[in-house]
Amino acid sequence: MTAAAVGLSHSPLIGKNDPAPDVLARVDEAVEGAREFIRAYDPELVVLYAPDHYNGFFYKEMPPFCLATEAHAVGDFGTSAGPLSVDTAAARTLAQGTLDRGIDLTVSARMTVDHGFAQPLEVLFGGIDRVPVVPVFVNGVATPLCPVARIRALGTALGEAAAELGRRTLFLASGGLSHDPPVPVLDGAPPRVAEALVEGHPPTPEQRAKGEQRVIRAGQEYAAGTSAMIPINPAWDNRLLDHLEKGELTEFDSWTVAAMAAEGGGSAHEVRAWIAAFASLAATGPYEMTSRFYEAIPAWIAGFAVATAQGR
Ligand SMILES: O=C(O)CCC(=O)/C=C/C=C(\O)C(=O)O
Ligand SMILES: [Fe+2]
Repeated sequence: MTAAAVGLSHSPLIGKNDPAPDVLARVDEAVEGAREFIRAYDPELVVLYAPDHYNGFFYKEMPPFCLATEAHAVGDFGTSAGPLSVDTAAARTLAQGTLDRGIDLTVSARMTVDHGFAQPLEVLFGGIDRVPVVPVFVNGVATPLCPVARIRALGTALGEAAAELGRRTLFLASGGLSHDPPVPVLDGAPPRVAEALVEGHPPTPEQRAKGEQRVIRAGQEYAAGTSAMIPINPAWDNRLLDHLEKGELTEFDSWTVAAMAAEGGGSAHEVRAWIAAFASLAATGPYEMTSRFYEAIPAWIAGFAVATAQGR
């Protein structure tokens, strides 16, 4: 089997609080490059690693990661709502193969996902139902988080299992690099917010609109330099991309949750999706990073990256 990987940052603020046209043009060029890479590779299956932002997973039960045999998007921040085109048979096979390799994988037969999953499918494939996909939630927001080494182990096991399928498989990662958006935190939350984070009551349209407005305001403050949130950290982001490019994935085993949050912000843990995807690709054989784009985009609250890689 041949395999490939694409990493793509997501942001709920794309199209809502855009940076200057020259920045947008550079992002568009990088994204178009990723689309061309995918068209040329012509994947038969996409394994999509992505986080959730309290739309599908709540503290009532919060697994470190979870593979879906069926999934539905909520349609937040203007992304599509409805079913993802999950390849259920492949998902079940990959789940079993991952469990057989000693990873305590949670499996969902009806996963709820948000823009973290929907946006890369829309941006790269034109919709959430265009390509056979196996969605894999990777917790990148809700502490406590498992050691990064376990995410690498998940990616490795799943990559080995995918190799046995014998299909052209694209491992796709969705996540910002360093960034500190206003995602609620359970510790110290007022009772009403804490209850929502634990129980996961679906927000009313008014509540969702209010939350989305809060994120837009935060993006405006980030861009204006008036935000108290942790700034984007290009040096940290490029260190991560360097390790991915050189295949130095074991380096991540010593990265700690505390240091990642301090250097990259509360949502820097979304890079776990990238680490999982590149570990999956590495499990199929040596690889080469064929393109790499990075730009700090405060208006999107994102250390924004696009990268493509292919097995040699
Ligand atoms: O506060 C809310 O109601 C929603 C917050 C939210 O979903 C923010 C998401 C931000 C990202 O996905 C990101 O920057 O990666
Ligand atoms: Fe996110």
